[in-house]
Amino acid sequence: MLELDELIMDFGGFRAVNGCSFRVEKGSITGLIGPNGAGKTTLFNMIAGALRPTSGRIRFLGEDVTGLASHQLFHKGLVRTFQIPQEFHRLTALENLMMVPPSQPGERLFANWFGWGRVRAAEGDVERRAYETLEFLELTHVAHERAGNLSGGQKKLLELGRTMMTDAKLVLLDEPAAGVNRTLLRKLESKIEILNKERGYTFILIEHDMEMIEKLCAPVICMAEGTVLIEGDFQSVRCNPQVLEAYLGETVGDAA
Ligand SMILES: Nc1ncnc2c1ncn2[C@@H]1O[C@H](COP(=O)(O)OP(=O)(O)OP(=O)(O)O)[C@@H](O)[C@H]1O
Repeated sequence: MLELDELIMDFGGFRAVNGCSFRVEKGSITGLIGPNGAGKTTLFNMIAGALRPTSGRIRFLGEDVTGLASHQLFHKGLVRTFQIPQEFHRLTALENLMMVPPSQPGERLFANWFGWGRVRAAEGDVERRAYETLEFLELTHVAHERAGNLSGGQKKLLELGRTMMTDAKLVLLDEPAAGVNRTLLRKLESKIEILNKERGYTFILIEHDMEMIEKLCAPVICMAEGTVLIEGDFQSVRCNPQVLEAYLGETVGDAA
């Protein structure tokens, strides 16, 4: 589904990503781990079109998408969520979902041709889909609550919900577990699993929470100093001496 070929990202004289290559298979939940500063977010920014790589190629569904902007990738089904949820604070949870633009650029144009009756019907469809999404995420009780008042975990679920309002094929999740309490974390994990297994979403997940990585991800890719150290199943990555050295015995060592 996604192929990265020798991606490099320089910030001035500093090389944050240094020749990164890997493939993401359709239907997988690929975990991207690595110590702070390894280059994971920078890599996400390149894949999602927020940063143009200094060099290297990105192919998505067989098409060279290197350097395409985020909105162009969004319309192709590549969607990214953020470490810090980017909800509209003053809008309700429901409105936040309804704000997500349609996946296909033609949809709006067609809606205009249909006339007002059809536009209203289309809006009704969006509202129905938003309610279904809230129900799936077990957030119906906060549908009319301002998003700014939701808990950290509810905001993460809402962020996931916004990807469900599109016809996303590949979803990039940036630290979904950060700031989420244990109960909501289990819920978030189960929703990601259902979206993957039953609805066919492919995920790449940056995460420092090794429990979540172990539970959800195969394969796991470990980055350090801007490059891929190792790729494999969680156990083999966890026990790899280079990985343990990269973490200096912190997170992965503790999880092991
Ligand atoms: N816009 C930028 N300008 C200069 N340096 C940057 C920029 N963005 C990131 N970096 C540097 O690139 C390196 C990789 O950062 P990045 O945020 O990609 O790492 P990360 O693996 O996501 O870390 P973390 O797990 O802490 O989020 C870091 O040394 C960071 O300081």
